[in-house]
Amino acid sequence: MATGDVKLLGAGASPYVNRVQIALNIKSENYEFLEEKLGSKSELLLKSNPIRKKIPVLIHDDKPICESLVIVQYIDDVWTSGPSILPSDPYDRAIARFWAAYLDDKWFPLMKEHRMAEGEEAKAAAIEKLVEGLVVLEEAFVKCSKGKAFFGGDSIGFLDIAFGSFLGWLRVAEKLVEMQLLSEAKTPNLVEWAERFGCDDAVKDVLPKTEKLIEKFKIRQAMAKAPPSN
Ligand SMILES: N[C@@H](CCC(=O)N[C@@H](CS)C(=O)NCC(=O)O)C(=O)O
Repeated sequence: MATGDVKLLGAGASPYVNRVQIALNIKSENYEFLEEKLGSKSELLLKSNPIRKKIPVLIHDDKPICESLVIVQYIDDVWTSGPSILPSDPYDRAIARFWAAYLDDKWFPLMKEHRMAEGEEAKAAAIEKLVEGLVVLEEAFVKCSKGKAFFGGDSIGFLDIAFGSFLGWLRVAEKLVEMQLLSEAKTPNLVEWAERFGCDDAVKDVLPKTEKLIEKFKIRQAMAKAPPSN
């Protein structure tokens, strides 16, 4: 069992940071949360993640680890006495990693595409792509969960964390477009999975409330529109 000093550089509204928080909760590991302020980067962050300068960064006994999915895998490798996060079967592990990469590289960027889209037609096209992606993920859920509650089986695993961390921002998108993106009609299994995921002990105090995220979203939009100060 790992011990030592564990610090997490992050911000509560970041889905990538939420992944690490959930993984540490699954392992019942205590840690110090060092909040990064929106729009500025601390010296510690710049020193710990000089290549990407992004949160989250996990600092374990003064050693920084960057990139949320890398960190989650590190946590699973190091805190072996808690429940496993990655599947034990090598094929299932590969499949979980494949879908996690799909989420980060293909699906979540559609959220930004929708935000940046100009005009009703472009926005509607972006929403259609988001929903198509969710239908693909519904099929992945059916295959990966093998009839169980989570992608990871009976309990939350790697893919649950990778996808579930985006649920807060998905709810924000639903509010903004006034339509359900996860729906009984197209993604019935994901609707139930999202409910279960949000209620899990490792998750329920981590996932930010939709109203709070909408506030953050509005602040970011205002900052993006503000003229640069000198
Ligand atoms: N691929 C990275 C993405 C991390 C990321 O985009 N973090 C955002 C916060 S949600 C960030 O630090 N943004 C500041 C910046 O881009 O300068 C991961 O999985 O950790």
